[in-house]
Amino acid sequence: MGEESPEYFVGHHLESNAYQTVTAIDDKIYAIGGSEDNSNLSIGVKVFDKLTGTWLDPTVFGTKPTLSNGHAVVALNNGRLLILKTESSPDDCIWFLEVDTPFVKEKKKLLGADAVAWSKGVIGDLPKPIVISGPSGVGKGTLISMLMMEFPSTFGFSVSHTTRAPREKEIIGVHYHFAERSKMEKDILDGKFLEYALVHGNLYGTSIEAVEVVSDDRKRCILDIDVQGATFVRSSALEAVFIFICPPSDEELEKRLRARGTESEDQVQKRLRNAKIELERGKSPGLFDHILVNDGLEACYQNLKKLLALDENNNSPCQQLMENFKIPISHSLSKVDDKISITFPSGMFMLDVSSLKGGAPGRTRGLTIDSQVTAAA
Ligand SMILES: Nc1ncnc2c1ncn2[C@@H]1O[C@H](COP(=O)(O)OP(=O)(O)OP(=O)(O)O)[C@@H](O)[C@H]1O
Ligand SMILES: Nc1nc2c(ncn2[C@@H]2O[C@H](COP(=O)(O)O)[C@@H](O)[C@H]2O)c(=O)[nH]1
Repeated sequence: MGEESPEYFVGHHLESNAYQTVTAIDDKIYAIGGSEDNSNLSIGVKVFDKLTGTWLDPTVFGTKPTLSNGHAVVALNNGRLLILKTESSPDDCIWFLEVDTPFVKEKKKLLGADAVAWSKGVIGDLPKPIVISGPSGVGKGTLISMLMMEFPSTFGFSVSHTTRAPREKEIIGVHYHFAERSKMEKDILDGKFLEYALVHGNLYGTSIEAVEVVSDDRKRCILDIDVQGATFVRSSALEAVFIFICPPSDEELEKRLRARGTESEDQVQKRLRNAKIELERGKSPGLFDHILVNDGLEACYQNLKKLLALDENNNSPCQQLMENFKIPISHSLSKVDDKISITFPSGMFMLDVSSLKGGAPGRTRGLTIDSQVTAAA
């Protein structure tokens, strides 16, 4: 291990518990492959510190990639390693291991120990997720249901976790994942949540998985979260459109909350008190991109659709190439600046990593396939 490792190294068939690739960045060597915890479920990571001559067992954040029968690694110059899994499906072959990105640096600082984070790579740019906030009873859920009903294949709802009790008509896994407080607190500590907040006396949070599941379906993700959550997401790597829904008046908000009939009198009072704070915070400069008043429901819905259509950005040309993207075991790699060519007997792919966006704890987007030659020379 004392010698300088190559910038990238193409791995070979998996041998149980063996690390497949070693990649050096500065004073560290990253051994990637084998299985995490001998579980044979996900790719493992070990770090060798050249300065101390010791192996480190880093805390690993993010959803880990499942094992494949080989992979290649390319060190990028922004604290990430690009991992290309061979013989994997198009939506599972591109991964990033973040070793020194701002997210990982923050985690290392908090832990006082080594950390890395996985992030799945996504070709192209899905339209940005939509964060919808506003006081309880203003009509967020009603507007979101209307969108999902009219455009079922365009939008997907991020199903939050909450420690509050289910309401009569709420379905587990559809409206919320109802959780034990201790379990949810542990998952938060384990880095499984994009954001969380104490809202009206209960814990609510968006798991990274909730957002990823929607992205996996190539749908635009809608998050219904309170203003504290929106503030957190605004400062995270997740680029989103932030919409705040206001009631036409305090009296109308109270009327709607009572008419819904889902809350005890204590809860109604608490939610109305919190509404005042949320309405104040909702107007903080730079937090929300759009503010909509939900007076007439139909008019508000039409306005919501109009502003969502404005920033729609679907179907880049490389989406079709993505459907054929598969890396055979036998291939060669080369990297020139931000372009990585993957050549194999029947053709080649050229990946462009110059415009990466997002990253751990969510997906890494903005990767494009520049060209594809299908005929072998
Ligand atoms: N424009 C509107 N005019 C009258 N009633 C409305 C309007 N929009 C929604 N409502 C009604 O107001 C009640 C509260 O709406 P909804 O449950 O969608 O609010 P919410 O913002 O999602 O609340 P929470 O944050 O507590 O989940 C519902 O009974 C809904 O039918
Ligand atoms: N920060 C978060 N807030 C959330 C999340 N899911 C829902 N919420 C907000 O909670 C209140 C109350 O919801 P209710 O269903 O109990 O009426 C509402 O303002 C939601 O926007 C979340 O994951 N994170």
